[in-house]
Amino acid sequence: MAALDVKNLRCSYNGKAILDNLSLQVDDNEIMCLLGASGCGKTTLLKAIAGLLPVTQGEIQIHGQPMNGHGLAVVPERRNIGMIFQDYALFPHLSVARNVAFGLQCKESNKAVIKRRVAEVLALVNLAELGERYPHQLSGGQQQRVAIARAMIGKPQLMLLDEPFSNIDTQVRMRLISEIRDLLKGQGIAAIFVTHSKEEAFAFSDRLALFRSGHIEQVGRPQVLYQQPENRFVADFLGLANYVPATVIDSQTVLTPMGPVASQAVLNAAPGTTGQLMLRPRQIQLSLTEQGNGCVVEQQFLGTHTRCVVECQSLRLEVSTNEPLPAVSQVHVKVLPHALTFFPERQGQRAVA
Ligand SMILES: Nc1ncnc2c1ncn2[C@@H]1O[C@H](COP(=O)(O)OP(=O)(O)OP(=O)(O)O)[C@@H](O)[C@H]1O
Repeated sequence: MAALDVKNLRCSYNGKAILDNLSLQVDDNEIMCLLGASGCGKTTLLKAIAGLLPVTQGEIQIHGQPMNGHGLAVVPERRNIGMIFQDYALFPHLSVARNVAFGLQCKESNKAVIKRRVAEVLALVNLAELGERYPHQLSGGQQQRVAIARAMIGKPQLMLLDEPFSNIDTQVRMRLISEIRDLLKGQGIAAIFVTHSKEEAFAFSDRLALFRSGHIEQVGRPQVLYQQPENRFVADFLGLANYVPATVIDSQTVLTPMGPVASQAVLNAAPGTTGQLMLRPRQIQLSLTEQGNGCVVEQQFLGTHTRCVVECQSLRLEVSTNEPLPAVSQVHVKVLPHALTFFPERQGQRAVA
């Protein structure tokens, strides 16, 4: 059974539709990321799922239970949802332990049970020793862990996280992302996570839904969206891409100004179709040779990789290399073997089987 099933959802503010006919499924124990530019409706969807915003049209089911429709509107506290926000939303005058206990107080009155459960969840988020501290005595990462413990104490079926890592120092962000991911997976909790950072989305999610003006452009595994985007909006949102003019020669080959390029998967475009071949900077390989078909005209050393700009025939290509190359190098430009992403002319749609 899906942890969340949203069907044909419509949500409006002052009569203006923000989400229109939006559908999304999240599987059991799955982490889904809602990624998109500011104002595209990600938080609006979270609020509708949490029951904080009325739904104009459509259905929301959590673990098979309808939350709305036919006069039904399940209140937020009965949806068995945990929520985590960007600003942690901790009570400054309560200790860590009492902040965490707050998440259980409306469900449980037995003080011994609450105390035991607080200790359990604080241990889960590695804060067992800090229960007596106050929020201002903690780092941003520790405060976010308290917020997570508070959200988890009621054993939610679904966790909603709204930009939970935005205020966390970049040095600790990736570590916290991986810790929280392990925690959710370990506890078997499905989660929906909102961000506008593609790096966070890639690192945290099992699948991601890329939003654009209130609808979803594409949903799938991060690697699939990055390597096989369905259109240029998705391709460009997720990272730098080169577009090379190309004509389909046969079911697995296109002809480009660099010569024929073979695909590891069948192209879904007929021979003779013209369009653009999308190449990520890492899908191009450069080898130094005086007889090369390209010339490196610009380079930037960026630590983990070097950004090279290569002129090849009429093309200007962005390429990532592990090491810097000698200045003004002559290189052979080769497309690394992969399933090509080809956008036929006009449609702007991907044509990979
Ligand atoms: N209470 C409100 N009343 C009227 N319009 C609103 C309200 N809240 C949000 N909006 C509008 O709804 C649209 C979607 O907002 P939403 O907060 O869902 O975007 P978002 O994708 O989460 O953006 P961000 O990444 O900046 O948080 C925006 O145009 C916003 O201005």
